[in-house]
Amino acid sequence: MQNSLSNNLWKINQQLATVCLSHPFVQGIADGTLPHKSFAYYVGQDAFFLKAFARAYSIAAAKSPDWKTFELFHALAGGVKEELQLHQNYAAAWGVNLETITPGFSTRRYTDFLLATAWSNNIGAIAAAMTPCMRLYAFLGQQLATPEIPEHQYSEWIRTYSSQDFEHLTQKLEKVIDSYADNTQEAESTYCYAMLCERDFFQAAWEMASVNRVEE
Ligand SMILES: Cc1ncc(CO)c(N)n1
Repeated sequence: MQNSLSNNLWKINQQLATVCLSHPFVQGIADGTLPHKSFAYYVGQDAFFLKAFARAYSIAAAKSPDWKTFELFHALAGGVKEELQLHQNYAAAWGVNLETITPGFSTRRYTDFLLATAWSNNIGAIAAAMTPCMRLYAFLGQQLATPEIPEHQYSEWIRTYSSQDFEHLTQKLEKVIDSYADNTQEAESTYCYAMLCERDFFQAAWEMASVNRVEE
């Protein structure tokens, strides 16, 4: 919806969305040239991230004032479980052991923020913290799938996030913002903080390709 709070929050963060789209990590996925080392690190970190993300959805489910919203968050957590299955497949293909992942700095900062928000806020604020993750990836997926999904080693990533399923889940979460979040400075800064975490998540994975970081 054009004038909705969720749409306004997204529009305010257009510049950050563009920064993510043109980030060398994302462009490397777009044209298939992203170094394996970088993608392998990302897959491991993302599996850790997604587990926290699913837990945050479940906390939101428990806090939901009505059953319909409970079911929605439960379904969203189910969507993350499917995404994690995809990561299991990637991990097997890319030689990453998901059982022994330790979170890097940017990963931990993002998951700590999400879980702290989930435990201490209402579902409107929780949705404001969690929507950038969905809307940004839907945006990136759809951009990278235009005019068509390229065929290379990262096609599956683009297919997942450009899918109608992912767009639908994103819109459902945005509706929670529109129904339950207050249009405040806090909602805006929460949304923006998550966008910054997203950018740094790509940056950390990108640096993996060139620098030997302590997390390695
Ligand atoms: C860090 C991050 N943000 C968003 C998504 C999309 O679910 C993801 N898999 N990982």
